[in-house]
Amino acid sequence: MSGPLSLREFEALARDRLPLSAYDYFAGGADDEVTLRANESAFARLRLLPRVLRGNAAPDLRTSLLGADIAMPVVIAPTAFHRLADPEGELATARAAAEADTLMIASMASTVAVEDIAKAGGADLPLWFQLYIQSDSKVTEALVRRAEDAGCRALVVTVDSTVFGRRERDHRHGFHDLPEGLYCENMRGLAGDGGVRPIEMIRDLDWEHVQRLRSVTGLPIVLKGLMHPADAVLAAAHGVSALMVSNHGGRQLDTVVATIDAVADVVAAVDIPVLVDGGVRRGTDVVKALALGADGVAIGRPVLWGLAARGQTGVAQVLRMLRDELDRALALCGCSSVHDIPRDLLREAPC
Ligand SMILES: Cc1cc2nc3c(=O)[nH]c(=O)nc-3n(C[C@H](O)[C@H](O)[C@H](O)COP(=O)(O)O)c2cc1C
Ligand SMILES: CC(C)CC(=O)C(=O)O
Repeated sequence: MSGPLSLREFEALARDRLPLSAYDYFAGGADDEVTLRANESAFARLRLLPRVLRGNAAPDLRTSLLGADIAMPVVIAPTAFHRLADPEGELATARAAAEADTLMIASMASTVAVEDIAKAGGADLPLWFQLYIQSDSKVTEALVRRAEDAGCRALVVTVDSTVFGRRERDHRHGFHDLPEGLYCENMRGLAGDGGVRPIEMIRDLDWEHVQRLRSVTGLPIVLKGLMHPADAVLAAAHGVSALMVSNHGGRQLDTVVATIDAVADVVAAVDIPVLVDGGVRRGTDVVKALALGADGVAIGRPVLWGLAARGQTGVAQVLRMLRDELDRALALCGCSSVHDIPRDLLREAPC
């Protein structure tokens, strides 16, 4: 029997291997999961109108993001709890990211401490740290220092989570906490008694928090979870270095527009790099995001499926598969590189 042939087949393998509560935590979205489905289906609605007879050699997939040179404009989005998928957890993910010569964004809710993730990935792995700003600014600062000391090259501040989205699958399973023995290791030592402090979502998150963060770190700040072009303009005015158009994979506010439908307006509003995540499952999805002006895409669940199915090898295979698909799609579209993808490659499918 052949191995998985697509990212979707990795999901089927992962589902067979994971306890249902863990599978549903990874797979699920908020409320009716309208946005979860829309993220993927919006890509299918966009169709390609390729050019031919352009005589290109192998397309150039390499790119650079905030100074990090990477093999392709596909990076690893921050996702929590990798040790729910595999005992090696984020260590395996980091090794696979390094093998693929791409960039990893470590979740603040990782089940391995960020310094250990950095060690596993090695000095060449560009590692960014995702941050939920906490109500106690000293705690936020301690997390920032931890990320800096680990060698992280940017802070990715998630701004779509002023409260936790309601995921009905998790309620059904009573899945509200990590199982015995697994912890959010970046929060260790931050509770009053030196224990593991719970992660908070703060309702009063505002631009002042971004400004304060700007004043306590020299690292570039990336805002993740921003969808509106007016917020993109404000972000640039506050010294933010890059944006991630994201609806948290449909896990926060349900019925938010699909990210691929929001990205072009954000790109048009600012002069800073823009990444997009949500529903990227094929090389053609990457081409579509780039044609709309994004500088790159991030993938969340497919990494978890690779990890649950085959550990480090599975994540490496997921990244390799997407790279091969991107290479093939560019060749068939008549594009010579990831920087040469015209907007007129896209058409809306008739309803
Ligand atoms: C299981 C899971 C955990 C996640 N954890 C985080 C997190 O800790 N921080 C964060 O900013 N985003 C988190 N996200 C959102 C991802 O960074 C990303 O926006 C989303 O997964 C992209 O959609 P995709 O899964 O369709 O690729 C999580 C997503 C999933 C599926
Ligand atoms: C631990 C959570 C805050 C991780 C998260 O962002 C998510 O499950 O979507």
